[in-house]
Amino acid sequence: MQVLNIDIEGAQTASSAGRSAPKTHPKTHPETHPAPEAGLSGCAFLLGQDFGEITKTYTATLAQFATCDLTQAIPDDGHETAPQAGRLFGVFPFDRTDQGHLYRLSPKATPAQVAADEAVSHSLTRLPETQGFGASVDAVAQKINAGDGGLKKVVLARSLVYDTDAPIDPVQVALRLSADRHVTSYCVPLPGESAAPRWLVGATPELLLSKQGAAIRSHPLAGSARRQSDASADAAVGQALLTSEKDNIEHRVVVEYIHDVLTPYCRSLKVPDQPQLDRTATMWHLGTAISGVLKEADTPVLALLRDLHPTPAVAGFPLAAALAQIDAQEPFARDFYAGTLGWLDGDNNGAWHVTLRCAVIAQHSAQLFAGAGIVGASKAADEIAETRAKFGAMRLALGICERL
Ligand SMILES: C=C(O[C@H]1C=CC=C(C(=O)O)[C@@H]1O)C(=O)O
Repeated sequence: MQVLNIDIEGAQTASSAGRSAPKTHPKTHPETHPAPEAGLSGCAFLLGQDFGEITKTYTATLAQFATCDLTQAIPDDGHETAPQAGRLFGVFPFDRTDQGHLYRLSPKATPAQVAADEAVSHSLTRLPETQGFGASVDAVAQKINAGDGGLKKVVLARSLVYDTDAPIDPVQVALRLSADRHVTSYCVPLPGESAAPRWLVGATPELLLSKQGAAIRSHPLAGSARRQSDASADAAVGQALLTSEKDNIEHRVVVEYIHDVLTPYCRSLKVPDQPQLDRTATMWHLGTAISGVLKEADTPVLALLRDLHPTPAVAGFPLAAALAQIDAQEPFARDFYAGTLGWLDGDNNGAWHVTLRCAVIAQHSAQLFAGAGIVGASKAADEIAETRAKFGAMRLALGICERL
């Protein structure tokens, strides 16, 4: 096993906020191209109930971390009672060949929540324009129907960039998002070239993988519908989702993929035949509660993540063909959107979520991301509406309320 020698304070060099800029995929190797210090020490970090200040940043790819001996990096504060004692927190991008970060935290009391301004003044850029996204959906659905390259599913995303008059407080946005008890909210500083960090802020409903001893769990989501304010209309929309053939196809692809990746690691693996209905405050989803027992309890959680990420809940199937479509159709870099974030400890345990329903916030701008799984039966108008609904929670937390 490789010894951890990638102790680089905030090493990401080539990342940008995405925007209309060329797609940038930093692929610098940490040992050959050490990057400048990005000064994340002292920055706030929030994941669910855990809040703290960053004291150290380690940077490498998921595959590199998965084969590193992380014992020197994991804080030896087992005597502490704070939930984050003895843990490293981390975030990895969508592209598994790009670098992610593991952070050590010093615990802090969570700040008080402040309400969003009701009408934040802003300008909006859509990437791509709504019609362009619809055209991509149609083009990909056609390829799937033609059986092109065995393509079964592609998750296509679009992005909204808001430039605001007033500065945005990323921690406050995350705290507002945490009012929904069905999601895990987060606020993660990202190293970059400028003095002020960019922040990845969001509230994810999807558990990629948790591991405690030999016990593992995954709760993939795929198949979505917007929640309704009227209770009976809301229940009807949920039931329609549960029986929708198109959404069940979209969902099954993800469940089968996770089953196939985890099976070689497991002594037993329970995968329900049918999905259940899961909810957030704004969305219904099809979800499947997968649980298993590992053959080897000391399998590092990062080794499992390295093999799982990205699942067809955010990429598609088969993976290489889906990634090629994403690259061809999306006019922005996903960077950390649709990646994974979570924590690990010295006993190889951890809990990692899919980085969804998020924005990259930099002072006066917020770039939001939302995607939808495309299968042969997908219709452009429905996928536009689904992604619009998925932007809802973040727009509300930012105080941006006009209809899209
Ligand atoms: C890709 C996203 O959602 C995924 C998770 C839940 C439901 C999904 C869907 O119905 O397409 C997506 O697979 C996103 O929110 O950006």
